Amino acid sequence: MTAVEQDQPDFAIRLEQVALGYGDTLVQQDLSFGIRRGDVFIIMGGSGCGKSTVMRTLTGLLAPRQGRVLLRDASLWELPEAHRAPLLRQVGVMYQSGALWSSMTLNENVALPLEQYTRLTAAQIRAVVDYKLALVGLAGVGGLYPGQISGGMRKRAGVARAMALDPDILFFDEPSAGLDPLSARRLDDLILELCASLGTTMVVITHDLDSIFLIGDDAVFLDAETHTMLTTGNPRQLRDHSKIPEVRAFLRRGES
Ligand SMILES: Nc1ncnc2c1ncn2[C@@H]1O[C@H](COP(=O)(O)OP(=O)(O)OP(=O)(O)O)[C@@H](O)[C@H]1O
Repeated sequence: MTAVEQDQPDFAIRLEQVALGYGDTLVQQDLSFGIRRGDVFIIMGGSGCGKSTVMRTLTGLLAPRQGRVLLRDASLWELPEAHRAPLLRQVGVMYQSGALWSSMTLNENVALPLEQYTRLTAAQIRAVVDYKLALVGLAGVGGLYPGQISGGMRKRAGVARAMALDPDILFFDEPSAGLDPLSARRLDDLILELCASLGTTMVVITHDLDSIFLIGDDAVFLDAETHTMLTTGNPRQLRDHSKIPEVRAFLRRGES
């Protein structure tokens, strides 16, 4: 390997000149950044700037208007559907609510993607489900229904389900929304543990500054006014050194 190659960061996802929107509404444009493999990467910015919209495009739900999204060096939206679907199985998503089926036990919820997308036997699926629930600190409670457990436990179960197929990349949409501070902190710790132990790349949408500074290795800041990214970088360094007023105000809770 040459010195030049060694210097290239190892990106799990790259965006090249991406523009996004709905109908006549432009949400974001000129998005060019990379998410390094094994990082916890934060998508941040004020309400309505387009964080969830970016996540939709990176997880295969919304085609960009322009530009390329490279996932494992494959151009996600230029692939035929038959090739895009298997690539997207490398991507797990944990939605705000945990998105669990209320009529199914936690075991059944985590088993669902394994039944759908693998050829594992029932016994093998049971073993994987037990392992995933243990990973998120829910060993022994797989027989309960989502309605029987706390909000924090539901989110953990959502993480277990998102991880069922061993994704390379895991997305979290506002993971701490609706949680008390202690449960939110436990979820942050879980994200860090899973990232460190499994090497999974974590992409997290959040407004929560404590969480951003605790878990974020790298970040992009999206702006609603200009409809583009203002900067990228480590959130603590951006807080302390960014020269961009909007970024400083956001990361310093309005103080300049
Ligand atoms: N399905 C949709 N159709 C049309 N416009 C939409 C749709 N979803 C979102 N928008 C608009 O796109 C813009 C960006 O929304 P998005 O939810 O991506 O922002 P966000 O940064 O995630 O917001 P928040 O922090 O409030 O959750 C907003 O103006 C929103 O009203």
